[in-house]
Amino acid sequence: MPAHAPEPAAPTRAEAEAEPAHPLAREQAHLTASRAALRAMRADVESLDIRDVTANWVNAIVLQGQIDDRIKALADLAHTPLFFGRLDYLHAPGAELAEGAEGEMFYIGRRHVHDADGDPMVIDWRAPVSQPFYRASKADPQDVALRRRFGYTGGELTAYEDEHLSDPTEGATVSKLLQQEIERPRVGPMRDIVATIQPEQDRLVRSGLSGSVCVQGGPGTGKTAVGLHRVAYLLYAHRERLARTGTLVIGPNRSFLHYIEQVLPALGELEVKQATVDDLVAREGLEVRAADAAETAVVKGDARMAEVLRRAVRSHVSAPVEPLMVVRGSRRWRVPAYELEEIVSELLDRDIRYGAARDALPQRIAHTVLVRMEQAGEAPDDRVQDAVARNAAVKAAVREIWPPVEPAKLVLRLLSDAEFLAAHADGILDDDEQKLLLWPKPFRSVKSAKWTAADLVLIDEAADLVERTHSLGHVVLDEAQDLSPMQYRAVGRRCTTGSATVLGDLAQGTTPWATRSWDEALTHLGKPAAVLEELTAGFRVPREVIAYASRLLPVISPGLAAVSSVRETPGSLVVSEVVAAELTAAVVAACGESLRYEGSIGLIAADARIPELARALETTGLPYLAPGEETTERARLTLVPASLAKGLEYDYVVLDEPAAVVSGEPDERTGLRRLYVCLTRAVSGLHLLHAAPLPEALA
Ligand SMILES: Nc1ncnc2c1ncn2[C@@H]1O[C@H](COP(=O)(O)OP(=O)(O)OP(=O)(O)O)[C@@H](O)[C@H]1O
Repeated sequence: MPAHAPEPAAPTRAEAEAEPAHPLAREQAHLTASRAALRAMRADVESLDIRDVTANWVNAIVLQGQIDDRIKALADLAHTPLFFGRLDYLHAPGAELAEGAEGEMFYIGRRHVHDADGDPMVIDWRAPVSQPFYRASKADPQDVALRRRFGYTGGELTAYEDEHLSDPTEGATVSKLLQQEIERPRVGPMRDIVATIQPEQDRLVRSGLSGSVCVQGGPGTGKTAVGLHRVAYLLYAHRERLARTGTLVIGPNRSFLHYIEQVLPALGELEVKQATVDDLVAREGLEVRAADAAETAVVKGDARMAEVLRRAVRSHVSAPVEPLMVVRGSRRWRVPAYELEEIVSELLDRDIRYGAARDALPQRIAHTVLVRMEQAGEAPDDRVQDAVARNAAVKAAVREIWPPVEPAKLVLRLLSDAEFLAAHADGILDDDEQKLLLWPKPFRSVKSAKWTAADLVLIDEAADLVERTHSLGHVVLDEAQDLSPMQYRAVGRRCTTGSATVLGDLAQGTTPWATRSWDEALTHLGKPAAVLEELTAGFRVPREVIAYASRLLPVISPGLAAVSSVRETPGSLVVSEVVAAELTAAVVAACGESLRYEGSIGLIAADARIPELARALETTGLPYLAPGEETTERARLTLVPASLAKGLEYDYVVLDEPAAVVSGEPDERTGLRRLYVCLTRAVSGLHLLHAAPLPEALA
């Protein structure tokens, strides 16, 4: 693949301008023209006068909001290339594929741009005609004669790289622009990969909305990137449907969400919500004010809790013992207890939500009364049935038979009342498990209880038993390996009528309830038919570093394949042993050293080591950020507690005392998994410093 810059073949800007026939100059001219076209599109929208078309001010506000969004979406961002690729087809693609575009040459970019005649100048990367840009290969050229990738320097088009896919004499090569793009120093939040999505990633990005997908992939294989681009793709392909039903990206914590929050807006998608699982199950008035011991959290997160809760909710229904007497005018209608019982057991058998059944009960009873009236020769209509359903005696009977259930109160009782718990956990949880659940000292009220994160998940489950949870059109679940079965259920009920993209790495599971198998996880999620895919090419971590980290795999996740890095960066791994008394100073010095390079630096250390390192950085006068805070040219060093490192990345990582990272976790396997996460955050270099012996697998 001939790369046309910064090789000598590329003309200088002056040369290119003097000789417009040079391909680079022609491409630059197309960029200039496309930018002008985009500005014109924006000016068109800005000049819209809605006074004539809207009948009332509510419509006007809605319409103006849409126009403002459109203007925002049409902004020409100076540092985001308007197009990054070109495809020359051998034949003009079919009308359906080209979506109105004529001709055989297409510029591929972040968004669609057309000229004054409506002819496309840039095609959206998500359009069908763009797909071969990501998928075509020498083996399968997909009717593409030329694929051209563009390189930019500070918003200027400065290079291009060609592949003549249909030319059998040209050999396949690795893209330098891809390599450069990955190694471009990281400043600021996570960025999109729209110019360089790889074929195996593209297949996931463009897989249909109806099916759910689960992606197992080692560190840096692009799972998060794939998930976010998939959302952008689905919004493009199913805009109206998803606008109605909604999409949601779920991540492990705030700093992670903050890190990824700019990716979708950069792709023109401003509406996608982000949340942690804790956010999903948050309830007004209930705060998380305590943490569970690991063994308690494991029981609370166990899927068997769902059955305990189901039984507990349904236990509120009591068998009617008294007949019901309904007085209407001068007549009295009697419904015997056995008939009420039939209605109740029929509703229970139908297994509808507790609340829905409760709402249906008065009408069922009223219907029975109506039948009696008809048998007595009356001709009651629907209004009579409604009136009977609202009759005081009927209401009283319903309260008695099918009382309202308040989810938080129900869980409060399960965790405080040993007898109540035993009655519903019998045959499901053993005595020890029940003991783990019970509060040592029961709380009196929902308000005063010290709820934990796992308790709120239980309350969420109970709430869903009472009333169906609203389901979205698509949910992306990142770092999914860390969820408990009950958390999977909480996520699953938010996409019962939609689909899910589940992303994770079993080797990075660091919770005591981390999932052991994707099949299990998907079953809890309610998507057992989801397709399981694997990503194995690593983009973040250089070969030397990933090979070192992968020595832990046989211990932490036997059978899982190591990531094969696409990047050879000699000298990217440095391991230094120092004496204990000098560790902190050496680590701070290593940070200073790394700051000599461009890009972001992460100092990752066991949570317990953070205060000491923070003091040392302050004493040395090295300013530092907290994870999730945006790096800038001036503040490039982030001090990262090991517990928050997951999902993040830095150009250079200084890793403090691996043994402390391992011993910071409740057991060795979790500790080594945490270490594996920390070892795999670096893009260009990892400097590991230790005073204590390294874990055996790394020594
Ligand atoms: N096709 C690609 N082109 C350029 N960069 C890529 C590509 N795929 C992934 N990357 C980059 O590799 C890095 C890792 O990607 P990402 O964070 O999505 O990986 P991950 O699998 O979610 O990792 P982890 O398991 O550590 O969370 C990111 O900087 C991402 O932009």
